[in-house]
Amino acid sequence: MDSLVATTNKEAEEACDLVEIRLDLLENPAARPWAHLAGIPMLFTARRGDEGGAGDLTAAQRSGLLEAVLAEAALVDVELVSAGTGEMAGALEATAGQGVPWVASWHDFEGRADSYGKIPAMAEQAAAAGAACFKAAIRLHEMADLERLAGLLQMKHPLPLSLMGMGPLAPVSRLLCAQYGSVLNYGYIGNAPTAPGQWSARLLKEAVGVSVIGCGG
Ligand SMILES: O=C1C[C@@](O)(C(=O)O)C[C@@H](O)[C@@H]1O
Repeated sequence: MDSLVATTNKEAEEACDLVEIRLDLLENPAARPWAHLAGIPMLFTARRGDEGGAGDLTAAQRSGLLEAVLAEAALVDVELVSAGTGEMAGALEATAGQGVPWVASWHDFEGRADSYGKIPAMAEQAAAAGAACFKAAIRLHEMADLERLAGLLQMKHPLPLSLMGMGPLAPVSRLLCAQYGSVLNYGYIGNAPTAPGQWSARLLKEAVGVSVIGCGG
């Protein structure tokens, strides 16, 4: 929150193509503490508690937060699990009604060995639910996990994937995934990462900018 308020429009614009506003992390979203970033495309997220969100918000609270910002959203983020249970159906209908695309997301903070194998089916499920993109963040444990993650980007999927690692191998994974075609590569603005191992957005953009993009395809 402090980071968001302290980041100027110019700093954010230079560091990011799209700014994610984590509504679940804000003390008073109704005050629109992102208003000074007007002009930069916004992705709004109201994360579930069991996928790293703050405050254990109910589905009704998360839907309300997202519906309130649809008019200024370029994109919204809804967990694939929530889309699957139908608990966010109202928010997704409103999103479609406003023509705002959505990202289906999924997080594995433990880094379970079977997570990589589940991603193709989850991407299919996300596409069937109407998402524009499927995003997965997984905690990485060993070098082979980098290959598993980037390997997924070499497979055919029905929609674009945004993949990233978390933990000590996160920085290298995020650059590698960008190189292999991952869309939506996340960094933080200000001084507070929102996931373990995030680059600052400024550094990530600079690193991606000097990397060869489109490897393996
Ligand atoms: O889902 C994601 C990705 C993320 O968890 C990361 O690992 O950088 C950061 C979150 O804010 C975002 O919503």
